[in-house]
Amino acid sequence: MTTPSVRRPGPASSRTTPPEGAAAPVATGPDPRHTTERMMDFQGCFGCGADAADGLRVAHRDVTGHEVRTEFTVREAHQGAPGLAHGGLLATAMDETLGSVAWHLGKRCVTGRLETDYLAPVPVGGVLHLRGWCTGVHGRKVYVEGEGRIGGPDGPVAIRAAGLFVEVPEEHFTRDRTAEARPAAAGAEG
Ligand SMILES: CCCCCCCCCCCCCCCC(=O)SCCNC(=O)CCNC(=O)[C@H](O)C(C)(C)COP(=O)(O)OP(=O)(O)OC[C@H]1O[C@@H](n2cnc3c(N)ncnc32)[C@H](O)[C@@H]1OP(=O)(O)O
Repeated sequence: MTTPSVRRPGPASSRTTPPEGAAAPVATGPDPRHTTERMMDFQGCFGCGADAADGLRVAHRDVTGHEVRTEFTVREAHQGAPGLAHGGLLATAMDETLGSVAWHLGKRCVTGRLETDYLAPVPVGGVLHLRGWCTGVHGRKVYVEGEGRIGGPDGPVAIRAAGLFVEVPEEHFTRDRTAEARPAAAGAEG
């Protein structure tokens, strides 16, 4: 008896598929006006920063048009099950890659939605080769898809993703949010 194959429609849902009338991406490169003094040379990013001790240190390798290529070397600190990468961290590496696509379109963006499909486990010590590309732009919304392959750019696909990135004003990164982060006062309704 043959087992019917599982239908995998891919990660892109209606919320990460460009709507009718979306524009084709135009790669202009990151806009230097979008970098604040605090963000300039910031190395604390969990995704790519050199100062984030157990961070992913996703290495940005290449940009061609609106396609970005990165690499993520899975270390012991990134384990979920013994010897295997944690799925949430693979999604983070993908977030880093897809987000970078949006920035290379000259847009100051944050992740609004990220969808992932996991197709194969990624071993500790393995290198995940990630690729992201833009599928369309609609108003403030940037639609991006990507995949991660094990061992090399032509290796087996381990993860696929689709994301929606939303353009934000500079204030998104500069606003003081410390008061919002404090626990609500005891007895306060909310
Ligand atoms: C020189 C420079 C060097 C640069 C060097 C380059 C490398 C640089 C690499 C960076 C790579 C970073 C990669 C990590 C990026 C993070 O990890 S960012 C951190 C995680 N994300 C966040 O914290 C975002 C938190 N969320 C928010 O702040 C707000 O919800 C948002 C996303 C800004 C949207 O809020 P808003 O501005 O009030 O806008 P809103 O009207 O709600 O939404 C705008 C549109 O988006 C849609 N939308 C929003 N959210 C969703 C959703 N979840 N699903 C579907 N639709 C949505 C809305 O429906 C709306 O659509 P339209 O009505 O326009 O058709």
